[in-house]
Amino acid sequence: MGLLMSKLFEVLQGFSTGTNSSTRVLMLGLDAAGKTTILYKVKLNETVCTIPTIGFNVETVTPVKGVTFTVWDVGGQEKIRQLWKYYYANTQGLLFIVDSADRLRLEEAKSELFGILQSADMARVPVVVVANKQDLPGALSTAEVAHGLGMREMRNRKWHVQGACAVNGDGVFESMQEMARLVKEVYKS
Ligand SMILES: Nc1nc2c(ncn2[C@@H]2O[C@H](COP(=O)(O)OP(=O)(O)OP(=O)(O)O)[C@@H](O)[C@H]2O)c(=O)[nH]1
Ligand SMILES: [Mg+2]
Repeated sequence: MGLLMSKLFEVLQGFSTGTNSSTRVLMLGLDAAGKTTILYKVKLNETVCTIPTIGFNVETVTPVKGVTFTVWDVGGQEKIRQLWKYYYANTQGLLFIVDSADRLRLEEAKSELFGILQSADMARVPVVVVANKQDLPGALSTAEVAHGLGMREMRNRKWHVQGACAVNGDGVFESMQEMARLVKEVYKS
């Protein structure tokens, strides 16, 4: 019981002082971009069979030694995107997942991304864009995804675009490593 209380105190203290050792990472993107697939690839190193997320999944992962992320994966269907804003508070890193083969919706993804980053809660939060589904024919390259999302239009923001294929795991750990690197850069001061 004493142990439980001290653990609870530690967690609450972390929340209030912002020194909680786990970094809060929010994972957003259009429906079917591959968010949940990525989350469980990192957590379990398995390719899980997913269904569209209504609500959220949350997992604690340690992608790099000494780094712990609490990753919030929130459903991306159009009707539930209005709920994204309730997850912004205290976010320290944004993983924005894109289906690189979904050329028709890249503009929509851009508009959602810029909408998210306009929020005061998301000021300074570094962004790793995961250009997912690189295995599909006709997938845009990481440079094309970066261009299509208008990443160079971003001001006062650290960002990186990482190509990935969540089903075989290519680029997934690299995305987390980039997130760890950017989080360290932004919050070291
Ligand atoms: N070919 C291919 N398919 C992928 C890849 N990543 C995910 N998928 C598939 O894309 C579909 C959607 O993946 P999810 O992970 O459920 O997508 P999501 O972003 O969580 O979608 P919502 O929960 O609706 O927001 C699934 O059938 C996945 O197996 C990839 O890199 N390549
Ligand atoms: Mg999902």
